[in-house]
Amino acid sequence: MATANHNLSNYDKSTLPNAEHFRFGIVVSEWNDTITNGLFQGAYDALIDCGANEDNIIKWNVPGSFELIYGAKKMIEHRVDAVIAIGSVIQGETKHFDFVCEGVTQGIKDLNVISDTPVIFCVLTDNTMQQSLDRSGGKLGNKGTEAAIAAIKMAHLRRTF
Ligand SMILES: Nc1c(NC[C@H](O)[C@H](O)[C@H](O)CO)[nH]c(=O)[nH]c1=O
Ligand SMILES: CC(=O)[C@@H](O)COP(=O)(O)O
Repeated sequence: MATANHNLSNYDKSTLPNAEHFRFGIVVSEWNDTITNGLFQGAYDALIDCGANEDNIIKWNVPGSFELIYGAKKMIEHRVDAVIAIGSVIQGETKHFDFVCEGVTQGIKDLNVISDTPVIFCVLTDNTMQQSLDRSGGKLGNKGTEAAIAAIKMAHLRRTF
């Protein structure tokens, strides 16, 4: 398994663009907020560590991961260089998991196609709460950190080309 016992969230900021002049929007789902708050903290801490100014980080909450699509669309209108969409979808008893995951995946993909602002997909789609805990600041790192690094790289690409 790709992530078995590997923390994939380490980064070398000397290899990254400085984020001091970038504006970031972070849209956070309130479903499974223990997980999404951990993802947000990882993302926020990484952005600050890489030079971002706290005044240039806008955070909005939305009810669930499906609302990340609309929230990110509205965030794009606030002149940010990149948006990070943070959610945690955990399998329940029914197929609702499949539809939420597919819907938010396709919706965020569509925003990357139709808008000029990169939207980073930071939505955990896990079978269990433990899998989510492991990936939001646990033994397998923090996908929020990884999303922040992706946001910095894409913000730089957007400004450069
Ligand atoms: N079950 C989870 C949901 N479900 C709610 C949807 O995201 C959406 O808010 C609702 O269908 C109304 O449009 N959302 C999550 O983020 N995580 C879940 O595990
Ligand atoms: C991903 C979901 O919407 C899921 O948590 C809802 O649970 P259930 O499928 O048992 O209704």
